[in-house]
Amino acid sequence: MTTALLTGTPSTFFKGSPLIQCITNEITCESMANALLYVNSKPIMADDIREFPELFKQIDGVLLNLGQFSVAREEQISQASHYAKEHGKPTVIDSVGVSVSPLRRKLVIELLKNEPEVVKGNTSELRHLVGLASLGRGVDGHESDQEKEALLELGKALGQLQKKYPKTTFLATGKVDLIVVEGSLILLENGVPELDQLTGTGDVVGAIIASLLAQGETIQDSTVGAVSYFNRCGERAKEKCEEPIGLESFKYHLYNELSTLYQRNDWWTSIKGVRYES
Ligand SMILES: Nc1ncnc2c1ncn2[C@@H]1O[C@H](COP(=O)(O)OP(=O)(O)O)[C@@H](O)[C@H]1O
Ligand SMILES: Cc1ncsc1CCOP(=O)(O)O
Ligand SMILES: [Mg+2]
Repeated sequence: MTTALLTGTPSTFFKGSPLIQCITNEITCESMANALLYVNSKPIMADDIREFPELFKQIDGVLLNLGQFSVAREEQISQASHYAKEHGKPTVIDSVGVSVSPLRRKLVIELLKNEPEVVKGNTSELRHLVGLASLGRGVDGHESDQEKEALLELGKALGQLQKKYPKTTFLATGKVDLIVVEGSLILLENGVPELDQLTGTGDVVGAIIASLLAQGETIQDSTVGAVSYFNRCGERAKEKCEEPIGLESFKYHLYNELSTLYQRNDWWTSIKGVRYES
């Protein structure tokens, strides 16, 4: 199973020390910076566009998160996407809250023209992005959008979108995570429901994808690797909690796992998922 899901050598994941430029939201910014440090990466959250010409020569990967939208943030994200393209830096777009207003969807569609490696969001966000009915509220996904039929409908729609933007991989997160990569579909099944109850879990997954891309892993390995690593950390964190599970304890164990699990040379053996060829 894992040979089909990960094509490279997972023992090398998280062993580089890439510098990741993140333009993100104030709510989860610190969690994201810590999560990157915990997986051996270096975060920088630099959002003054006057620095971009110099900065983008130095960084290894880019994470652009739409969580807190503003006139200034829109300009920062657009400029960052432009410089990432110019300097060939792998880029992840997190379409957080894309259904909040048409402004966010318009920006994501515009950013697709710069061929980002990955566009992600929770399942409800990606349903909205492709024009399907979505029950997401604010930045949170809805369980109904994650049911099997809704997920397959989304997989088909993302497959169509990928025909227009073939260089971009799409990731929809939730109970089951869906990846559309090079016309093929991957479903991943690790994780625990508590991950949906902490803010910033999707944001952190986006940053870890950027980190793996920046270390030279393929788009498929970076996406599968980041989601599955994070979700395995969630599973192990839950095992360490007493019932009933206090979410602060869960969070404590989750971030401890993030900083330690990759050091074990077998973390990937418990990845659950399947890849359907196109
Ligand atoms: N019900 C669930 N069961 C297992 N894993 C989940 C569940 N909900 C979310 N996750 C995992 O938590 C992470 C964040 O996903 P999600 O909550 O969809 O993103 P966001 O925080 O952007 O809304 C992903 O790795 C996803 O697989
Ligand atoms: C609560 C909130 N509001 C704007 S961004 C944000 C955090 C979203 O984090 P995630 O996408 O990981 O749920
Ligand atoms: Mg999100």
